[in-house]
Amino acid sequence: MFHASLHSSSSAAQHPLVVYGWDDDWAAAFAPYAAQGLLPGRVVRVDRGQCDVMTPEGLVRADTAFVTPHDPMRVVCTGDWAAVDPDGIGDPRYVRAYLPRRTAFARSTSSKRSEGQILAANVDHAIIVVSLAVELDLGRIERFLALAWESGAQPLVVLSKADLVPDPVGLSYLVEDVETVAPGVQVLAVSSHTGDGLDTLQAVAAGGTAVLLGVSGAGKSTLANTLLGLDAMEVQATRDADGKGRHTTTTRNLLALPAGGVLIDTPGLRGVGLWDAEAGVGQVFSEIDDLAASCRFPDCAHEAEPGCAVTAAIADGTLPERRLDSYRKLLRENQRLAAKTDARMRHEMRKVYKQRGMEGRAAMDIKQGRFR
Ligand SMILES: Nc1nc2c(ncn2[C@@H]2O[C@H](COP(=O)(O)OP(=O)(O)OP(=O)(O)O)[C@@H](O)[C@H]2O)c(=O)[nH]1
Ligand SMILES: [Zn+2]
Repeated sequence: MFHASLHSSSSAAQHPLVVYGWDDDWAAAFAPYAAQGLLPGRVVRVDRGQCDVMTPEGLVRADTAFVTPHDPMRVVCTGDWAAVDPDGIGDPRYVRAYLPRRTAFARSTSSKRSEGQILAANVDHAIIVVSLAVELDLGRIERFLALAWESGAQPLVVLSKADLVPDPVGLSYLVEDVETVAPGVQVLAVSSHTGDGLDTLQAVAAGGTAVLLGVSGAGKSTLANTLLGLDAMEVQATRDADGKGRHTTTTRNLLALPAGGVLIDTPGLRGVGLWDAEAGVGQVFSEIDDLAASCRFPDCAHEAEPGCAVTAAIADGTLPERRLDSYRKLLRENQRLAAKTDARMRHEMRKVYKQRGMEGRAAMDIKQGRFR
C-alpha cells in the first residue's frame, strides 16, 4: 500500500491476507506451522467435512478430517485461522490445525440435548441490527447484547431504517432509550436508503471482523449488501435469480469489505439464541451489578432484604423496574440452559474466550476513556 511503501522499504507489498484480518499476532501464532511449510488461511465456509480457505494462493478447498473432533466446540468454523497443506502435497489438501480463537459465537444446537456449537470465530464486532420500523423491544436487545458480550466481541447496536423516523428529536429519544439498556455500547441510527450513519458504521467495521445479528426483517441483508458495496439494482437482480437476494452470502460466509474489515454472515447466526451467557448478562446489566455492590449483604437477592441498593434505586426511580425483571428473566433462562449443558464444555469455552473477551473490553474501555 502507499503508506507502507512510504514508511518501510522492506514491506513493499503487504501480506495478501491482511484484508482478511491477518495481523502480527496471527503471524506469530502461525510461525510453528509456517516452519512446517503449511499455508495460513482464513476459513470462509464450512460444509460436509470440507471447507473453503482463503490463503495467499487464493481460495483453496480442504478436508477438515484432522480437525474434526467429537467436541462440537472444537470443530473448525467460519472465521478460524487455519494451517493447510501447500499445493502439491496430497490431494485433497487437509486442514492440519487452526489457531487458538480470540472470540467465538456459540449457540445450543438442540432443545433436548443442549450442546454448544460454534457459529463464527474471531469476531471483533457484533453488530446488533434493530429495525426502527417496529416498536423497540428492549428485552430482545438485551438478549442479543448478552450473547455478544459472551462471545468476547464488542457489541454495537444499529437502529436500522432510520429514514422511517424523519423527526430528529424523536430519533434521538429512540437512540437514548436503547443507550439506557446498553451500557458501554455505541448506538447508531443508520439508513441503508439515505446512507445516514453508514460512514460511522463502515469505520467501525473496518477495524476487524464483524457479524450482523438481529431478527428476521431487521435489515441485516440490506446492510450487508450496502457494506459490500452492492447497489440495490444488483441485489434486486440477484433476488430475481435465486428468489432470496442473498447471493453474496450463499457461497462465502466471510467476505472482505471494500472499505476495510471483514463481514461474517453465516446462516446459523441468523437464528442465534442465548447460550450460557451468564457473564454476558452481567455485562448488559452492569448498572444493576454496580448497585448490588452497595447492598448490605453480598448475596442480596434484591427482594426484601434490608439495605438493598437495587430496590432503593427502583423506589426512587433511578432504576426502571423493567430492567430488574428483564435481568432476572435472562438469568433464569440462562441457568436452565446451563444446567443442561455439559459442564466440561462450558468450562473449556470459559477458559479460552473469557479472558480474551475481558482483555478486549478493558482495551476498549481505555480507548473510549471509560475506567472501572
Ligand atoms: N425504509 C427502509 N427500509 C429498509 C431499510 N433497510 C432494509 N429495509 C427493508 O426492510 C426489509 C427487510 O430487510 P432485510 O435486509 O431483508 O432484513 P433481514 O434482517 O436480512 O431479514 P432476514 O433475511 O429475514 O433475516 C426489506 O423489505 C428492506 O427493503 C432502510 O434503511 N430503510
Ligand atoms: Zn440488593
